[in-house]
Amino acid sequence: MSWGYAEDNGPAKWVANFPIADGPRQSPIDIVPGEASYDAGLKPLSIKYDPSTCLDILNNGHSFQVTFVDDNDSSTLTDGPISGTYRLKQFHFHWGAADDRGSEHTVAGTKYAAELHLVHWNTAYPSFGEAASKPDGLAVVGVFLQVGAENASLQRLLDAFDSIKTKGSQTSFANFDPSTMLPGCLDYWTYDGSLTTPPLLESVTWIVCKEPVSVSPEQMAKFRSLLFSADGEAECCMMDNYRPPQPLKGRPVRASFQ
Ligand SMILES: COc1ccc([C@H]2OC(=S)NC2=O)c(OC)c1
Ligand SMILES: [Zn+2]
Repeated sequence: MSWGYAEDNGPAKWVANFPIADGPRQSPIDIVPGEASYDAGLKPLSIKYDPSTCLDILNNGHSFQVTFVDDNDSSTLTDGPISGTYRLKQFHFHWGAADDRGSEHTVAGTKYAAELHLVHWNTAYPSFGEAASKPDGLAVVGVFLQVGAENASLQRLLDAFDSIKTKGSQTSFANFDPSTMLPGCLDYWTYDGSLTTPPLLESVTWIVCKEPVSVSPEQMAKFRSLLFSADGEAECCMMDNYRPPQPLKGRPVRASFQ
């Protein structure tokens, strides 16, 4: 039985095969703004994405992801809380079965309808795979999706869903600029954490944007039309693919804003 989000293989069960699930720097967390400390030394994020590095869109059975060419520094994240250059590898989302839940990070207990993860790896290491096992190997920018107005920049993703309905399906996807999904204000919280699905590696510098972006209820319904299941298997709608907040274990959470 491989890991998933159901009763019998979901987040509460992951520790059996991935003991790091109970580790010292697990993600996501509940971010309590009043307990985050403003750090004037934190730089603004420097995000430069080249739409021509966009490669394909894939249903990986846990989420859908858009993958980028990462053999050069065309799409990078620099500054913010990190040092050096991190390359964009992919982005994906987590969402709920209903609009009242779905994000992985929460803000003073508030759950958003979905959360975007833009995944970058430290070019101090030779590849994403190598970087994923290093304490400073990855940097993930998290953006909350709040139900409200339709989000035009998401529509192109949703329009590709008919081609990636089932686990393992993928299709080419070109010239998409992920920066169109970022909020206007790039104020952020940052802390040391992990991947939020197995292998739960403790290699992520988290950068969670304070400002959410919008998504319409109809767009959320489209997210839920994807399937966890593969072609020919009993259909299982892709929803509630989020890990709940994990113990902070004394970690500092810093804010880039006052
Ligand atoms: C092998 O590559 C992976 C594996 C797991 C994750 C999970 O960790 C976070 S964060 N979101 C996830 O779904 C991943 O995302 C970067 C990439
Ligand atoms: Zn994720």
